[in-house]
Amino acid sequence: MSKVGIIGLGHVGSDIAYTLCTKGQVDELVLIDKNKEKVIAEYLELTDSMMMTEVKTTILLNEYRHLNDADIIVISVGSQSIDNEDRVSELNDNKQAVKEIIPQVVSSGFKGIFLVITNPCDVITTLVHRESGFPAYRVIGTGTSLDTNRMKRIVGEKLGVSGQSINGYVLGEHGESQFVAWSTVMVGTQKLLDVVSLSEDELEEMKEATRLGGWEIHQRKSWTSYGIASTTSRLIQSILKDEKKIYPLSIYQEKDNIHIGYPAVLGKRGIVKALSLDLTKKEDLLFRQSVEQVTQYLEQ
Ligand SMILES: NC(=O)c1ccc[n+]([C@@H]2O[C@H](COP(=O)([O-])OP(=O)(O)OC[C@H]3O[C@@H](n4cnc5c(N)ncnc54)[C@H](O)[C@@H]3O)[C@@H](O)[C@H]2O)c1
Repeated sequence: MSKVGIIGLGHVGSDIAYTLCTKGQVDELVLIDKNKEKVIAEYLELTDSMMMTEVKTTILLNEYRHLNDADIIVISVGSQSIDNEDRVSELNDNKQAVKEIIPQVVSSGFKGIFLVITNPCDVITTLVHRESGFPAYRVIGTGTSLDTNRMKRIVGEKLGVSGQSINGYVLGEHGESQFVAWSTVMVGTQKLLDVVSLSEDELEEMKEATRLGGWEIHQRKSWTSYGIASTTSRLIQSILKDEKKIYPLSIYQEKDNIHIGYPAVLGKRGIVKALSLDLTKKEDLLFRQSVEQVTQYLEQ
């Protein structure tokens, strides 16, 4: 029996709900949003769509008490104030949302895993961790997982190889200070930097295309949701099925007392362990700068 809650049923939350229902990934889904009409609308749409699916999901609506025995809660609330390419513009509204939501979740008796999408993702994940008092391994942000998928697509397109055969990580903040750790990027089983001769300019161009990937979509349709919905669906599967796959996620860095994007093994427990990457000096420095950036936002 698997149960997932989604708090925040806007573009992102509703696409995740649809993905989970069409794939039959969960037995029960709890949908919560402060916009009650939206929750009813999504419930009706999802139940209509399930008339044509082989798999059935039971949907429960808008009461925090239903989260009591959930395995995972996805936090995808948003402030609809994303009017520029900086995800931090949502910070104040979403900080407030965390203060409203998390005590209600904790009071429900929830003992599962928080999966945070809400931006600025690393800051909000850190705040969910602090507000909930949960152990760090049970508070996870989607972090740079989507950025990493974008990087794989972009590198794959450049090389004429499927992005699914590219491995490696975008690290740091899911935001402006993120960077591609080129030393980790592999084409099949070979290091990208060993097999292809790429200039600094070409690497910088791909890094920028990755960083601005969400904005490219956002400025054309005002939101992004499919990429994060399929990423979240994969992460949920990794937790529910205890797959122990490795993803770059917003995870707790004890040294800095914040959550930020770094690869980790994901399973039923939540974060099983973080990897220990052998980064270059330049990458280490970029990571430190990103940590400082997130810390600064937290102090605002
Ligand atoms: N981490 C990522 O990779 C990634 C990718 C895409 C979007 N996002 C972020 O996901 C969030 C959601 O995006 P969206 O496009 O779905 O936004 P949206 O504005 O369409 O939806 C947000 C929903 O949250 C609800 N909400 C707000 N405060 C709430 C509260 N206190 N309690 C319950 N519900 C509340 C709103 O009513 C609304 O339905 C944003 O912060 C966005 O920046 C993150």
